[in-house]
Amino acid sequence: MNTHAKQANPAENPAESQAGQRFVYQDDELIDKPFDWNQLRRLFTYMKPYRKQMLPIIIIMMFVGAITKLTVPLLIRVAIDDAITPKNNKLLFAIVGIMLGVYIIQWLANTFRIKYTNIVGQRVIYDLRHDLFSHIQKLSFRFFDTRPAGSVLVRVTNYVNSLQDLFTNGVVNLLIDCVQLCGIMIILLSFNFKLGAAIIITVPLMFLISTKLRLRIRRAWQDVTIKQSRLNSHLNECIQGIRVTQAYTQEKENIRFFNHMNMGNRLSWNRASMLNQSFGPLIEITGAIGYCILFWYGAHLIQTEEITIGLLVAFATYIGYFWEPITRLGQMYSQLLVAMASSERIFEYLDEKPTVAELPAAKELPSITGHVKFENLVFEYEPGRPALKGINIEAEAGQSIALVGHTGSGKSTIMNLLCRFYDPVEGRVLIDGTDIREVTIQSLRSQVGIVLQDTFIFSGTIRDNIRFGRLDATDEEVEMAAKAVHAHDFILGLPQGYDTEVQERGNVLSMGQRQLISFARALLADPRILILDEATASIDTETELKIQEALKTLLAGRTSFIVAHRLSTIRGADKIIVLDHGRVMESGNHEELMREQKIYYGLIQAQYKFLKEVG
Ligand SMILES: Nc1ncnc2c1ncn2[C@@H]1O[C@H](COP(=O)(O)OP(=O)(O)OP(=O)(O)O)[C@@H](O)[C@H]1O
Repeated sequence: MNTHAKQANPAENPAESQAGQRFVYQDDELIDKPFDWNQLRRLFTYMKPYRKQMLPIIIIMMFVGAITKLTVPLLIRVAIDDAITPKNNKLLFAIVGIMLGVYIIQWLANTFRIKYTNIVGQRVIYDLRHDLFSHIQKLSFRFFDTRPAGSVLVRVTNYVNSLQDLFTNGVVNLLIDCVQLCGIMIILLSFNFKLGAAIIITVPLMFLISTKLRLRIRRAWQDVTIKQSRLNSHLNECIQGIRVTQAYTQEKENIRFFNHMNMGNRLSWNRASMLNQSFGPLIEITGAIGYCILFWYGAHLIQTEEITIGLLVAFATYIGYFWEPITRLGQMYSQLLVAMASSERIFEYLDEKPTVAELPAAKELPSITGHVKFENLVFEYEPGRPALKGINIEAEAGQSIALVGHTGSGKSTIMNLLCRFYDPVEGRVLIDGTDIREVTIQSLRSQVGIVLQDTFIFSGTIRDNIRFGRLDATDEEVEMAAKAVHAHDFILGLPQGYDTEVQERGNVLSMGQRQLISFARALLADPRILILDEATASIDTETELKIQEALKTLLAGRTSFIVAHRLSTIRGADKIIVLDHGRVMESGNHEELMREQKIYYGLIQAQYKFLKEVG
């Protein structure tokens, strides 16, 4: 397999170089390999569950439809040669009656076939989308670090949708066309071998054309999927960052870049569909050659009385049928290429393994007391750039540990390792003496609560958002949690209280309110270990005092890790860990560190000076 990552390279296109100065997207890999039968086989395994119930009906209906269609020219031949020419009206009447019956059967067969293929197709699409979404839910942080959200969105929506045609019409049409094609060839050759062979000789011409165009069409469709993915990434980023965009009045710049991407998308579609369309006319020309052969050679055979006029007309009708499936096979081939390009991208994500994987022998972490030990932790997000360089921290059960240090010193990273969002490169994290890699992720995370810097509010009611901490919590428990963190009053002040609907990211709530909600959520989960990652950063002083009080209750009896920039909030911590460039520089309580007059002392002094200056 020859794969290479392709980036939006501004140098390739001057317009892009101007518009693309701000945005650079890592494109999907351009997968460049011959038609992958294994992949097609894998795609079709999604039809397996329906193999016994609906597929037999579809196949029977398909055969009935194809056979009835092939019967009509036979009837035409009999009508011309045995009824019209000898003026046998009785026979003609009977043939017309039979033809009518054949058409009705054909219509019924097609109706049922379409109905069931639609059902199977929709179910396959549902199953595939379900698998992809469930799989993505389980992937580790490292996966999301390197993929724009848009590239995930486009897979679950557009790429899965683009398989719809293949599963609803494509596969069955392919079978029908193959049956029809073989049937016609057999009929033509058995009616008159010489004339049949002379016409069928044009078939290799069609396959020659298709092979020539095949690779170009495939590349063109891959390019379309890449452009769509890029467009989605940009769209997603623009919507997420709309506030910053408007604050810096960068709308025009965004529109310019979007237009440019939109244009790229349009052009790649145009190119791909033009290549597609070139298939049709080429096949029509080959079809015309077939007719020329038929009438030229056919007329000769009629003169030598080798064939009848009825047979010539039947041949002409069959040729009409003959080119129809070939044209459709050409279209089907492009459809298959689109499906291949999309499924490559889908399977690429389905094959991603979570980097934080559970051991097959992982056991349940029993109810913990909350003793935590970080032992010689080394970690890097990217190879060669260590974010942690040998961390040793120990927290007794029930202790509160504060992590301080300059931005980028590794505070959040340590917490990420405690939750096992990532695994360390070296060293281990022990909870109650057990390496957290030996236990199930669910049993670990259910006992470690976290309030992240970026508090995420889901669309739903306030009550649902708090209940996210523990889905089986009663309404009373939800309200008790909210009361404990002083969120109850502001919630009651909202139009529908706890039943107020908030949109994704909680846009109707202030930053402080969002944090209070996430506090209540964490409290409801009632974890033995609680991580507060700069959770108090955007709460005003009055609320902060309330929170401090609530936190005392919240933290009582739990091991807690507090990552905070505002040093005033962590004075009472049992242990303060000072980090710098991924190393522990100091450790002790507030008084001890102040006496040492080193980094922590310096940080306190700096903050004090700053507060005095701004105050
Ligand atoms: N997802 C990531 N991918 C790559 N590097 C990362 C990622 N997250 C953090 N880093 C890097 O790891 C280092 C430690 O980051 P970390 O977020 O732990 O710092 P922090 O002390 O919590 O900073 P802050 O106080 O600003 O939140 C930084 O150099 C940062 O650039």
